[in-house]
Amino acid sequence: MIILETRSLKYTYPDGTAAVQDLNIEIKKGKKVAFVGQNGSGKSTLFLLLNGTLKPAEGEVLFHGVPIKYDSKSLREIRKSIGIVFQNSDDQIFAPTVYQDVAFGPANLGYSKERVDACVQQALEQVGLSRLKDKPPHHLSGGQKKRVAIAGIMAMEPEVIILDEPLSNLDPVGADEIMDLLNELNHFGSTIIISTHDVDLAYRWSDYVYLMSNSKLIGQGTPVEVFREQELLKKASLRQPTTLEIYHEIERRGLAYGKNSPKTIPELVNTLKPLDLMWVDVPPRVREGDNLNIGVMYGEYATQSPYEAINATVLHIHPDGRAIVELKRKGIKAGGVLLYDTDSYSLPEVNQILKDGEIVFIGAMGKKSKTLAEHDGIRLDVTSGVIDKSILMALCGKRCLILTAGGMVDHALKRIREYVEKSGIEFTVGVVNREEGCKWLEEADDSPETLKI
Ligand SMILES: Nc1ncnc2c1ncn2[C@@H]1O[C@H](COP(=O)(O)OP(=O)(O)OP(=O)(O)O)[C@@H](O)[C@H]1O
Repeated sequence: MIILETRSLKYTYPDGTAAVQDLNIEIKKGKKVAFVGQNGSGKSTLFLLLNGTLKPAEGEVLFHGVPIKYDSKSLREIRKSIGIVFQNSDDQIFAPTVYQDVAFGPANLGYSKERVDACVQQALEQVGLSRLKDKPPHHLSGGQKKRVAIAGIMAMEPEVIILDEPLSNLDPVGADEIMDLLNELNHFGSTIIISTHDVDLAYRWSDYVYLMSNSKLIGQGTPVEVFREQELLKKASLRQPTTLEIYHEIERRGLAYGKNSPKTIPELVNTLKPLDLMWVDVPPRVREGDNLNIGVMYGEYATQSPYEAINATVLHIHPDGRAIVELKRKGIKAGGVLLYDTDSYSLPEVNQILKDGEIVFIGAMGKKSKTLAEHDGIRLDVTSGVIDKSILMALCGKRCLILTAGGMVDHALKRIREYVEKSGIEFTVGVVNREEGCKWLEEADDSPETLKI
């Protein structure tokens, strides 16, 4: 379903600058969309047109198929449904305290005092600023101001959230946290639109990409479609995403396995061609054609964990008892990722899982889970890029625990499952504290004989 649409949209600033020309876009509900283009290509102007802040010179903007009207009542309705976080937070923040600033939107919508309070508390908690609620916003750092601006929009619970360069001014961990938050909002149904110069972010994060150059749209499609067009990227003064660049180098050297366009580091790792053939010692009862799971020894792990084995087929057995086996990536039984839903959190339970589950790597996603871990002295190995790092750890045979809550549990589960499906590399995935309690999903199936080499 199309939620936001423009038809032949055109805008010219009073000084004659044609900032947006003949722009036609269709944004589907519930999608994550990125507008990418060099400085001055018209992204911010377009965003201001999308929620009625600017009125087009020609063409129209449609929300749910209905053209936007520009009388003050209609505009108030539109701005409630389409929230914008500006590039420069100082353009957005003006109240004497952080709390009042975030409360401004919901109070203006006529919400009761209790509802305003609940919206503000929740938004501040999600962006990790509850403890600064009484501070004057102009005493905050650039990144903190950005979070206040985001909280102010989130508190109004808009259907569409537009963020102009959402990560400018944020440190890398803060940036990952904001992207986690946007993923969570998207998981619960919000359509998220961002502008960015960061091709790596647009490639990895978005469902759909629009490329802008000189006030016009010059390309659109899925990230894979858009970012493989070198000429188009050059025209927009952009470069290829790093993951794709590395992949093409691997491919050029004949080291790539299968044809794909990896988006994340685990996917990139998975494209490396495996060793195909190997000599191993086999016990007398093994026959040619048998399938074996061969335990792989890497360092300390090999002596401790029973989990990793590469599926192999015995091709030939030499009279001295050694055999040539063909290794297959499918069926690697690596480590596992356990997701702990901190909505029903108990420290003794977490400690028990850490002990019984042989967990060697712990991550947390979302402010709430990080704060809980910090408060209870749970050692966190990773707090940003948690899903990808856990997948990489699981691939090395480690068992990981991710503390997270709400929609991020499902988001993480989906990402990990997608990886398992796409790569054919199995590892166990589990969720604790959902209705079924603690459960390792997709637990190891009947494994053939396991050998150590
Ligand atoms: N208030 C204004 N008056 C006149 N021209 C403007 C105004 N604001 C922006 N422009 C011009 O409109 C064009 C599009 O600017 P816009 O800010 O929309 O681009 P952008 O893609 O968001 O750029 P950036 O990536 O640098 O934020 C530019 O040529 C810019 O100089």
